[in-house]
Amino acid sequence: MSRKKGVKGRTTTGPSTTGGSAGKSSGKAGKGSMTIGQSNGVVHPSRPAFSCSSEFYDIAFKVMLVGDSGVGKTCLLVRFKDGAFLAGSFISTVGIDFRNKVLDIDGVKVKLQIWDTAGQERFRSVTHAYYRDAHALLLLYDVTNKTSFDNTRAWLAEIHEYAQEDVVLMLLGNKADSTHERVVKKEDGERLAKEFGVPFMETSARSGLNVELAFTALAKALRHRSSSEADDKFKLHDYVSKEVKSPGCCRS
Ligand SMILES: Nc1nc2c(ncn2[C@@H]2O[C@H](COP(=O)(O)OP(=O)(O)OP(=O)(O)O)[C@@H](O)[C@H]2O)c(=O)[nH]1
Repeated sequence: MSRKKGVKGRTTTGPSTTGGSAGKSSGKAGKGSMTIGQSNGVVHPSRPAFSCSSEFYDIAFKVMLVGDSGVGKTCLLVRFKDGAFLAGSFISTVGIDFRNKVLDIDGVKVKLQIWDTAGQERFRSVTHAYYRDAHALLLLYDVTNKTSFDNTRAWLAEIHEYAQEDVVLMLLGNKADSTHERVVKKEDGERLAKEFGVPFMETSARSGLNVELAFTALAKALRHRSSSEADDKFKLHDYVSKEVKSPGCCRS
């Protein structure tokens, strides 16, 4: 696999009206492309707002993608945002980058501002600064890379140290399409997730397996948590167990 260091994604979607970047020499922290109508990351249903892409939303949340370099964080985000797979040479993320996507969750427009972090150790201090604002985290490992799986324990320790106590967290075993290169069994992922009490699913940015589901599940959990209805008892674990598809099952 060829690895180039550089700013990722510029040849595909690039930071535009729906995304931004930080951690580069400009140190802009995405300010120029932040959304309108946002307050402490959450916009309440009583205050309809719109993003720079002119897409209306009722409530907004910040989601962070974390995990070792090369596990597929950027590809997962590009698959979710644009429905495409970033094949070809691997370009590591520098610092941090974000994209927005608005989902319709039970009639409520939920905007996810998704932060794609650099997995490389040298950018760790940049990533730490963003944890505290995240409402949800997707922790990825690569099913073809045992080290990335083993490192999830260290990532979880880091999450516990820097993220909010009530952050919504999910573990994803990515590259589930790579049947021949697989070294981490699905059961191993399930066992680890159970040990840490977090929902789990395998995904594939290449085939699209469970990508929409992973983000939708987070959006549902966050939207229901912010709901004032007393009988709103959405259970992320139950939802994921019911909806999840296995690699041999279907494509998306
Ligand atoms: N087969 C397969 N390859 C994938 C998948 N997701 C990503 N890849 C490949 O894995 C490599 C790394 O993907 P990235 O999305 O750049 O990884 P990353 O986690 O963002 O890496 P950093 O930016 O360094 O943190 C690329 O060559 C991708 O094409 C997947 O679901 N299946």
